[in-house]
Amino acid sequence: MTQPLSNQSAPAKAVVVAIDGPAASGKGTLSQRIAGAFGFAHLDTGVLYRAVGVSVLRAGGDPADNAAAARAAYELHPEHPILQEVALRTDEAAQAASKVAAVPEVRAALLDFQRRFAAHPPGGAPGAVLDGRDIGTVVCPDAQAKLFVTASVEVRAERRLRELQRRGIPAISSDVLEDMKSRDARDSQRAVAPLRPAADAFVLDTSALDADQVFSMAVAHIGSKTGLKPTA
Ligand SMILES: Nc1ncnc2c1ncn2[C@@H]1O[C@H](COP(=O)(O)OP(=O)(O)O)[C@@H](O)[C@H]1O
Ligand SMILES: Nc1ccn([C@@H]2O[C@H](COP(=O)(O)OP(=O)(O)O)[C@@H](O)[C@H]2O)c(=O)n1
Repeated sequence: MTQPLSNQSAPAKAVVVAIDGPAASGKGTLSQRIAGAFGFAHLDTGVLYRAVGVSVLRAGGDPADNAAAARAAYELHPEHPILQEVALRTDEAAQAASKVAAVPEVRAALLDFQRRFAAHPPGGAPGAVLDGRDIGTVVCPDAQAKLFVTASVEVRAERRLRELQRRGIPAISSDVLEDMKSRDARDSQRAVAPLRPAADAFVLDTSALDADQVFSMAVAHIGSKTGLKPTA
């Protein structure tokens, strides 16, 4: 009879929750609450694309220029101070983000960092929640639970407008709505990793749901997929 080499078991594989959806659908709000409730680490992947877009603008470049966008993506690293800047929240940053996000080299450059975060969540957390556009389809296709959070474009624009006003960032209602529509179109129609629900995602339309209702439904779905219950 063969003896086991060691009685130490391998470290448990991190649980991954993928949360995708269009702009201002409530991905970030939900992801933070899920991460807090299950003791998981959270990565807002949109921040990475926003940082690349803003870096290109600051260097005087055009976010739609593949070479400039790819250069900025390769220079981004997890400790880069730009990742903490409030300037990433503006409409201008969002527009630049969705332009660099269509560049295949940019997506490839950011992929490793996202996958490492999912496989080895910081702080030894037992799991990770990643939110973005392509988490369930491309970044973590094996995620144990996948949610696709959406809402009507008018509801999302209204939510984003109120958020910008709360943050003290000047914004005009019609501009915010236009930003949502143009990003929805660019994000859904690009050739690489377009915005769409994974075949096995739970699609949650939050147009008429408050954040608490969305959270409860997400917890129930994650529980049904992983057997886990919130710890906090
Ligand atoms: N279900 C909800 N009902 C109402 N407002 C919401 C809901 N979910 C999120 N919000 C608010 O909408 C805005 C955008 O949410 P956020 O989580 O940042 O979206 P995303 O990460 O998808 O861009 C925030 O101000 C947030 O507080
Ligand atoms: N995983 C991701 C995350 C963001 N993005 C891009 O980055 C832009 C900004 O993403 P975000 O999540 O910060 O945007 P909001 O939903 O917060 O408005 C999006 O419009 C996408 O073009 C992406 O392509 N893939």
